[in-house]
Amino acid sequence: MVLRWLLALLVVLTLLGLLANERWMTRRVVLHGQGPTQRLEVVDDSGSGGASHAALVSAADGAKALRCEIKPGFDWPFCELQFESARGDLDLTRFSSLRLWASVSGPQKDGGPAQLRVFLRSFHPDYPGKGGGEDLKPHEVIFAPAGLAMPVELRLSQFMVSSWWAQTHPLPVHLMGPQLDRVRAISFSTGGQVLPGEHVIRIERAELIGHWVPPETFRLGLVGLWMFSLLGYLVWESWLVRARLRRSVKRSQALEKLALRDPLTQVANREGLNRALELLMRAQGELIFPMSVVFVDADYFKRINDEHGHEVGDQVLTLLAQTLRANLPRDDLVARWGGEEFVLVMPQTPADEAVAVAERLRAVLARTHWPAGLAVTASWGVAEACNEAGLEAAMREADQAMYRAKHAGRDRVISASA
Ligand SMILES: Nc1nc2c(ncn2[C@@H]2O[C@H](COP(=O)(O)OP(=O)(O)OP(=O)(O)O)[C@@H](O)[C@H]2O)c(=O)[nH]1
Repeated sequence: MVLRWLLALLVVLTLLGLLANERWMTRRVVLHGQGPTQRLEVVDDSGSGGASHAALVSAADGAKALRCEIKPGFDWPFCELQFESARGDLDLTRFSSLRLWASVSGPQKDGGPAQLRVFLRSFHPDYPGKGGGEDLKPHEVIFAPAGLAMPVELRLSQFMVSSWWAQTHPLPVHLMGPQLDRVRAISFSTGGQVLPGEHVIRIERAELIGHWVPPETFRLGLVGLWMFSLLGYLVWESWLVRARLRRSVKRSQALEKLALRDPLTQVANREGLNRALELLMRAQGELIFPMSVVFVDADYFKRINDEHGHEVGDQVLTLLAQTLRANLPRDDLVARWGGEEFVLVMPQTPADEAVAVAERLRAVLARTHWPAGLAVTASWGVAEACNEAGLEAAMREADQAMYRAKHAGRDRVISASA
């Protein structure tokens, strides 16, 4: 559920981010050509051999208009309105487009609509030349504004280095392409097909549009965010699965322990004894033989229950089990076979040694302080198994020997082989 919410949040954040990056996280510089930051220049071909004359016409609405009288007799007549930064070169790589509200008029050679040439002139100390304005590398776009919906959005990637300039300014390969990191002037110029006569260039508004974070970088960042989120999710999920697995293993181990142990006496039950024997066999194989089995049954236990109550009976059983456990070597197994009957399994122990152990235990019981001042004894039956196949028979024989001990008067150890 949480994951679904996080996913939805990530989707919403991505969409909002894309929208914000497109709409609001933008930078904008208006080309107004005045104040302490910008200058506006009027340029015509009179400086390069022509006779055209350009003049700035003030417009009440803040638009900049250039009236230009193109004169005949010069090969490349032009007039232009040039915006310059008064605070050093502009880094236009931080912008993506030039938004323009413009109109032009004037007679053209082909009789078509008047064209506007837009130049981005950039500086580099390695550009060849005499160090004059003509040594700025021009990047140009030419179009006819008439009939276009304003504003026109000119993407800066559309600006190409003017071929006429490239021909007269041979450059090293690394400087040949567009370079917009040091733009010194942005010019709006008459087209290349002008006829003599009056031409007007009117720039109502021009603005450079950029993004705080370039859209490609922003999208790359979003892809990275998704990748990291996905990676985080995978790590989190695998951790979760492992934790769940650990918990369930612990739980099943705890359940298994419960299932293999007698809850009253805390020694193994029959199932626990079988499992322990399996493990012993697996670990040591035939080395555990000869193995002795001892059946131990408390004497007259019913009487204890009847005379002192079930609770005392429980206490006696618990103490009996604990006494057996505490007085056996570590590898020997103790299990409650049922009721007041217990089984001892002694690996690598022949029957005569098991009888000796049983006798020792019998003596321990005699010394034990039992609840309600009772004197508790038990009957013991011992049998030996030489190999795995003989184990079941040994169990049976030990049980029978224990019954023989009962019939012989209880509180004694009897070996099946005796
Ligand atoms: N308090 C208590 N009594 C139990 C438990 N399990 C079995 N018993 C009792 O143990 C008694 C066993 O009685 P019997 O099988 O007649 O054997 P006994 O009285 O010990 O006589 P012998 O075995 O012949 O010496 C029965 O009364 C059972 O109710 C237990 O968990 N707690």
